[in-house]
Amino acid sequence: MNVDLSPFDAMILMSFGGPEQEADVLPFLQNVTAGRGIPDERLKEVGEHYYQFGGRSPINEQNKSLLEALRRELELRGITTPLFWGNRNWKPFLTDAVRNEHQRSGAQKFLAIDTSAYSSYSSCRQYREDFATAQTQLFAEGIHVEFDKVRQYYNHPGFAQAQLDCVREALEKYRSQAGSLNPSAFRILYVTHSIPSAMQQNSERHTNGYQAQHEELIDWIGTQLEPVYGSFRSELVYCSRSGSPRTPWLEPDINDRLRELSQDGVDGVVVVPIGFVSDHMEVKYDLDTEAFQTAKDLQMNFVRAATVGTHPKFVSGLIDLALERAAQVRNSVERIEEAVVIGSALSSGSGACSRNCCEGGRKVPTQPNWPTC
Ligand SMILES: CC1=C(CCC(=O)O)c2cc3nc(cc4[nH]c(cc5[nH]c(cc1n2)c(C)c5CCC(=O)O)c(CCC(=O)O)c4C)C(CCC(=O)O)=C3C
Ligand SMILES: [Fe+2]
Repeated sequence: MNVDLSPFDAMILMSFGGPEQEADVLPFLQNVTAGRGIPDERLKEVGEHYYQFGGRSPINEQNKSLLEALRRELELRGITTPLFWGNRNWKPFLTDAVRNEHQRSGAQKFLAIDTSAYSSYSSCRQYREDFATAQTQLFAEGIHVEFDKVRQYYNHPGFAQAQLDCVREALEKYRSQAGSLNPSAFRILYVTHSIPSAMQQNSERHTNGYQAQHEELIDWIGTQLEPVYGSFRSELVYCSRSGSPRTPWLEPDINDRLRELSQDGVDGVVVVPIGFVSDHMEVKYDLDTEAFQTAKDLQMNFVRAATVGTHPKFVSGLIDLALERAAQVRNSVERIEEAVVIGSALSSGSGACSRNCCEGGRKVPTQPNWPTC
């Protein structure tokens, strides 16, 4: 098996970051929203979600577990490239983590595995902007580093298979809780983070786009379930809208949709947080707390599927993605055989995603800039 991660000297698990205690909540939210025009009202509201959980987001513990699982997988495969952890919005910050690793081992070329499966500014390009910022900051200190990252992996077999297992498990849980899986009275609601419609449009310029990527994976899961379960009605819905109410975002919101479905005679849902790789605050608050309550008020059954978390297929898929990226870079090609479960020509995309992906109006530097396209 190919276990060569060259030319990369080190790997980073790159994530969003979250507060650890009450005192972190405001500075964290300020980092997240710097210069983005999120109304104060919304910030106060989101702050409350964190305070309800003692000011502590679940995301950091989740990332620590993923880091450990990835390290075990590397060890199993005999890969000695070091792996560490850096965030966009909270400690350990990317720049600090990279500086440490550079000072420890002299590493210069870093490959990031990020915790976002789909294309959009927030989930892809912004990570590349973070790399450019870190590169500039460290350059000023006399440290030369370069970054790259794995492609968006919504259609990679590791992520897709792990996601499928989570849905199957939730269907079984629903069956035992509700007594049956009556297809006419029941829906699978796949949930992802809402984004502004403009961000959706930008995501479509160089990839098949945020929404279509979710839909492809949902269709694929449907075809996998069919032989055992027959066909279910499933839908993509959204959570965690923010921004000004006047700005259009992707809809419907899960709570609105639950109310409509209840009126149509649907008496239960399996909620699959397909847009989140682990139990983030959105999952704990927007789904397990808020949407759960909405369903309860409507007297609907509600089962929430697990997130992929540290599912072995997901973990091993992430290492496959890192190896795939290293092979592409060694061969100076943007697309060599990307393992996918869904066959659209536009589906795979480290190439499509590497330079211009998901850009909006602002011209902000990103890392890397492919010389070839
Ligand atoms: C697509 C997407 C993902 C999924 C991809 C990925 O995982 O990367 C994601 C993840 C996350 N978003 C998170 C938290 C927040 N996101 C915010 C704001 C926003 N998110 C957006 C999009 C996304 N966000 C957008 C378009 C905004 C508007 C402002 C802006 O353009 O930036 C705000 C500000 C307040 C608010 O507006 O809600 C907060 C606090 C956390 C941490 C949770 C925890 O602590 O467990 C995580 C993992
Ligand atoms: Fe977010």
